[in-house]
Amino acid sequence: MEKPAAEPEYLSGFGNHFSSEAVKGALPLDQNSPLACPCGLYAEQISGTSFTTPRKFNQRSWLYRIKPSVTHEPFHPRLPRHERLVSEFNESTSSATPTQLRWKPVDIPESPTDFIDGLYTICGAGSSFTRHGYAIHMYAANKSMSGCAFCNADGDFLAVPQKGRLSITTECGKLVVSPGEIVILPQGFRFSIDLPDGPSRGYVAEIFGEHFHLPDLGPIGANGLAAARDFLVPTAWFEQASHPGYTIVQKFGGELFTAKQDFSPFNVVAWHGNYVPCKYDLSKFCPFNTVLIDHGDPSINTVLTAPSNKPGVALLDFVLFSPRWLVAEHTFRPPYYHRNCMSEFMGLIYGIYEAKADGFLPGGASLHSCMTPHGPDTKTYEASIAVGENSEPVRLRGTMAFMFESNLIPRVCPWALDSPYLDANYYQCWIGLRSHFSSNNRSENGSLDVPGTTQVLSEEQGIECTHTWRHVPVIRIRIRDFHHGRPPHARTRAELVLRCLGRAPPNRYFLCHLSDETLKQFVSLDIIQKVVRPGNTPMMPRLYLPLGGTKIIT
Ligand SMILES: O=C(O)Cc1cc(O)ccc1O
Ligand SMILES: [Fe+2]
Repeated sequence: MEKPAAEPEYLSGFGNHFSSEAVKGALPLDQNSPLACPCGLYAEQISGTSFTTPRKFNQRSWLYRIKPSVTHEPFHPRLPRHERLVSEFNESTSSATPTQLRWKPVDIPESPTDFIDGLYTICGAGSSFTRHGYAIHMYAANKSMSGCAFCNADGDFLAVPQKGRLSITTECGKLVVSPGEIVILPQGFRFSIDLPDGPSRGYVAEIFGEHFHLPDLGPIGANGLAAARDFLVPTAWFEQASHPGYTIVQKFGGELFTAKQDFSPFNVVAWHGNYVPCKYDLSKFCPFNTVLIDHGDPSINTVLTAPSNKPGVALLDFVLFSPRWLVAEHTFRPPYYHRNCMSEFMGLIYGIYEAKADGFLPGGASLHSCMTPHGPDTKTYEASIAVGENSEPVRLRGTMAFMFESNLIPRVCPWALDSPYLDANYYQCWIGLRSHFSSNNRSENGSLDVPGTTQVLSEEQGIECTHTWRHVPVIRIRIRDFHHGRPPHARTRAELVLRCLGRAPPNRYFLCHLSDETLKQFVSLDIIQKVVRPGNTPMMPRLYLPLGGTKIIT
């Protein structure tokens, strides 16, 4: 059941000092803590950094509320225990594995499950107690939180809804966050999440002891990537009615505690400061990329970064793979094969990710830890090579993938490793990658490009299927150069052995000019991948032949 969630009003900016009042005059103007605050409110500070953090990084807000947040009964462990939240990653909570991991999207639970109960940790590193590290969680829920607010004492949440909107009431006001948007819920803020669309699913990165910043732009200049003004911050909103039995659920060291109070924690009538929740619409991201050759490192797509204490090394980057033009020439356009000293957790909000033709589904996830090799699957590799040198600019549409990338090596929670959604065959997506090596491949671009004076000739019209190699037909083609109908030039005779993958996209192309008759032979053998009759070569059609594993026998 889809309920409209009215868009609240927002303030705009990232890292600003904001002010908001739901009642005119409720915000003290000349000082933070007057003896008597306007409207009889209590002043309360929430610090997001130590008091002495340098001004440039210091974050705090002042909340003016009907009753201070301390007005509650003692905390007790929440029962039954939440079994799947972790904030300290060690041998007793999680394990280390270099294996490439991928998960299918989880089903939405059938039993009533709110955001708190639907949240579960996948992996992480470090500890919320030592204020260094992170946790990556996912959630699947179907029910709004009711009569309770969540407060995370451990770290900041960056939530990425993939299915269903989150209608979030915070102490600073309301945010409605749709799939395709992200939300930051800083450490210590109380919030309650309604699910106006019912079934909801998404990802959460939690960082300990740090906050997200906009990345420096370096040589990009003053504009580009995520713009500060596209971040939206709530405006003050409060509820006054008494609320007996209201529960604060506090995550503290990965454990949940509850405390009762008789009023809503959303009783902040006015506030000001730079420590605030905010949301960001990922479609506003202004991507930069290569415009000539090669594939840029994904750091160019950093939306937000949480630094470590080493310059240029992130505790956790939030990196986006959004719709854009791919224009690089003479370039393998998908992500390169790589091993990274950083660790990469990926999620897909919608569409298809450019490195995975199959198996990486919206709502699913993958984890490639420190130095674990990964890259495009076989299908993606073959399809990219099949496009060949003359690839036109391509518009990537309808896709939104992201990466949480960290310097700290994640340990994985047992339920994530034992999950029925774990894709046990993930490694298979690379197993089909075959050798294209040829020591005789003399052309500088790795393909043999024979100009228009070559024709396929042989006793058997040039083609002979001699045997198979690993279930792939090996086709023998005799090629002789000829010059405008004159007899073949004896010295340049060559015989190629081509390995063809049936209908699968070929990896390399041999370009030659053929008569229509020879062409028909190739078509009937089903090895033609692409035939082009360019307008400027009226004489003969061009035939692109797969040239994987070519051996030239002279
Ligand atoms: O592994 C991935 O798919 C993420 C990624 C994308 C890219 O374009 C380059 C490097 C990289 O790690
Ligand atoms: Fe990667």
